[in-house]
Amino acid sequence: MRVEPLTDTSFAAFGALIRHPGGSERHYLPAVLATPLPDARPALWIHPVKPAQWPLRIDKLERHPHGAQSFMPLGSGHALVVVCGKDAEGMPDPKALRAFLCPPATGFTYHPGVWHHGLTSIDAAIDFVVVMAAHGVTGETDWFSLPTAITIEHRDLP
Ligand SMILES: NC(=O)N[C@@H](O)C(=O)O
Repeated sequence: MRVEPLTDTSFAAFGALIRHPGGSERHYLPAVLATPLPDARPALWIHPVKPAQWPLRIDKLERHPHGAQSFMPLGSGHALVVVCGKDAEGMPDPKALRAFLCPPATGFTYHPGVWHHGLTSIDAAIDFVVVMAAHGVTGETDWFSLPTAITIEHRDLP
């Protein structure tokens, strides 16, 4: 499947990009802690992201219905962000799978409930700071196995 450049517009249905627009003003990121739960609190951890083994096999998706989840790289390198649109029942629609190439020094936020594949990198292992609106009870993550795995080849990159 084709891998698209990650831009504010192309990713808008799934989340938002994290990068400073320039200047010295604070640039708040309201999407980062979006949650439908009044008692959610921010959780933060470091997520080591492994480089993709090509072809990359996409067979399992996850979502976090109760809070947004954001990733900000601690190093440089390109990450591969794979998300999936939903069917009428809110489950992943394999025809709506999208893959994006995240440029270096750019983070991103998944909106609450967005189906996504575990983050992989293109170049080398990258540590990401993860911030998630969490409430610490069960149901933080839903999993879905795709009926047919989808593969991404290195040649599919933009
Ligand atoms: N996306 C990813 O790599 N993992 C996260 O969704 C997570 O919950 O750790």
